[in-house]
Amino acid sequence: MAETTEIAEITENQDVKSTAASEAPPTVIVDDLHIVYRVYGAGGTRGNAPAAFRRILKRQKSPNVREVHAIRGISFTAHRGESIGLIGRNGSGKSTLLRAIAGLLPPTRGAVYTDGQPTLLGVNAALMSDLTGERNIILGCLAMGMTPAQAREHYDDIVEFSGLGDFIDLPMRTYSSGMAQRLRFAIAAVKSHDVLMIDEALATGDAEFRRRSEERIRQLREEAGTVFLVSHSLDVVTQTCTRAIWLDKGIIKMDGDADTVVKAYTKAIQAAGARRANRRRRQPTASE
Ligand SMILES: Nc1ncnc2c1ncn2[C@@H]1O[C@H](COP(=O)(O)OP(=O)(O)OP(=O)(O)O)[C@@H](O)[C@H]1O
Repeated sequence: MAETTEIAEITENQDVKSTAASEAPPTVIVDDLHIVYRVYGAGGTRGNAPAAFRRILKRQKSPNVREVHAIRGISFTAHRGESIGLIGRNGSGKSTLLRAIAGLLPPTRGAVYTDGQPTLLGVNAALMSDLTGERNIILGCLAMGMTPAQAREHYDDIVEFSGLGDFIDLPMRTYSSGMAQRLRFAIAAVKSHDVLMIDEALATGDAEFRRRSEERIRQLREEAGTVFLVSHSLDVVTQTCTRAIWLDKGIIKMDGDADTVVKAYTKAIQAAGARRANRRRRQPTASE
């Protein structure tokens, strides 16, 4: 049965594979995880009510449902103090894996065990576009479990970290996507997290903001949390992460120290590029 559970609930001798040679206590255990999306209305005819009713009676699937098997049996263990970069091509399953660890997507098969509350900081983090940056800071702090007094205490630090200046008084819908992302990161980063997950947050900031974010991620790691970072910027991964997991079509292609995995991934991309170029060269053109 699929589940998302606290680590304390699993028995000590459970057989869960880990490639990280870490002695630190585990914070996240992903055990043979499968995530299947069901896409309704995917092609075909729209059908009609009697046909749908017959299908329900016969317990048949709708012919218009397509299944996307995004994560195909992933297992790993993350430890306290690790900063793990998730890398891989578009559609390889990075965001899906983060959302599953955050408990936002129920496993179709397998399980995710977490120690403490994971926080997902992503493009869709729940801030309100009609509210000002100022109101959103308070909202975000309360959503992370702070009291109103604690939220007020952290307010100035968040504004300063975000670097938004006077924009903080304007509604968030007036922000560029980079500015909104900076605010989200600034809110999430003010607190120590057991497990902090960042989906491409650093890609949108300018160089100075990126430097501050990288520094903060290092501190968060030192504060004994675990950080997951999805990024297409391989430089950010090697500079910020101690470990990298390379996903390919929903499975783990490689898991190890960040430099080694990024090097192998870069080599594979270059080799694939060279193969494509060769194929193009071998294809006769219309004029030949
Ligand atoms: N809500 C959804 N419904 C159906 N399929 C989805 C959904 N979200 C993602 N997918 C599919 O799941 C697979 C993995 O997607 P995911 O977004 O996790 O990949 P990713 O590695 O984060 O990609 P990118 O680097 O482009 O952000 C893809 O085939 C994608 O089409």
